[in-house]
Amino acid sequence: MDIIANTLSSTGASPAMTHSLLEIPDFTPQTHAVVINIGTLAPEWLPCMKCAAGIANELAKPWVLDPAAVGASCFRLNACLELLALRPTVIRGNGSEIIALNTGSIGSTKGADSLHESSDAIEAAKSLAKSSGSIVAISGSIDYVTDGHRVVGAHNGVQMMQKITASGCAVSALIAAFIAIDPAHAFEATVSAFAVYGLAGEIAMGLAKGPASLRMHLIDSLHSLDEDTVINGVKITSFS
Ligand SMILES: Nc1ncnc2c1ncn2[C@@H]1O[C@H](COP(=O)(O)OP(=O)(O)OP(=O)(O)O)[C@@H](O)[C@H]1O
Ligand SMILES: Cc1ncsc1CCO
Ligand SMILES: [Mg+2]
Repeated sequence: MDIIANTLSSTGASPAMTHSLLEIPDFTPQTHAVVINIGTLAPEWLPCMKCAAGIANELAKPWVLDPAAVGASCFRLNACLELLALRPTVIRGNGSEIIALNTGSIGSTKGADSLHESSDAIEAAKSLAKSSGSIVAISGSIDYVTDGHRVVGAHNGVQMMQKITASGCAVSALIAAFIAIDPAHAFEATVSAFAVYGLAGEIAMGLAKGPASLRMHLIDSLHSLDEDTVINGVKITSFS
């Protein structure tokens, strides 16, 4: 929650973290986008998540699903399948998470970390995008985004970002913030969020001594990015 909220604030978005059923009906209409992240899922949280997704859908607000560690337990997998039925705008996971979600089976993961390269999950992502109707975004050395037909990659980022817990969760939230700015172009917003986040990571790596200082400099560099740096620094290619 810390890194997600600070990633959003430093970029100019306005985060609010909630998981009580008592307030989700009041909170959700105030948002421009919703992120549902199952990182620390407990049974009583699932109805809250479904409630938020349902209200987002009723109000035509975009929402992003982060299926954190979905391949690690049946409880997480079944929760994600219920959330998938509510049709997220974007699903963002690491390679193992996207593969688990697409096959509907657990086991092929290293807990919350990925056993797979992002490229291993491209076909699973395309299939998941077609079956779910969502845009599917895979993080990794190259971040891939697909709607089941197009595949676009963002090449920015540094390997040490994997060593910052919840850096993937943070980019899921950044994707939601970017879509909130331009909901009609959710695919492009998703690719842009990945590229901008990775670029901020590259700049931060120049100042960092390890994962803890990278985390700090990543938030600082997101805050100070300007248009020229972004336009000159993002590396985006189309794969199909
Ligand atoms: N090998 C790599 N090279 C460059 N960037 C990477 C690499 N691996 C991951 N990243 C970047 O690190 C960030 C987190 O991605 P990762 O795939 O580790 O997410 P995750 O496993 O869901 O993380 P978490 O669950 O801790 O939030 C993304 O922005 C991604 O682009
Ligand atoms: C460490 C950890 N545990 C559950 S999810 C997570 C990292 C964010 O996906
Ligand atoms: Mg994750």
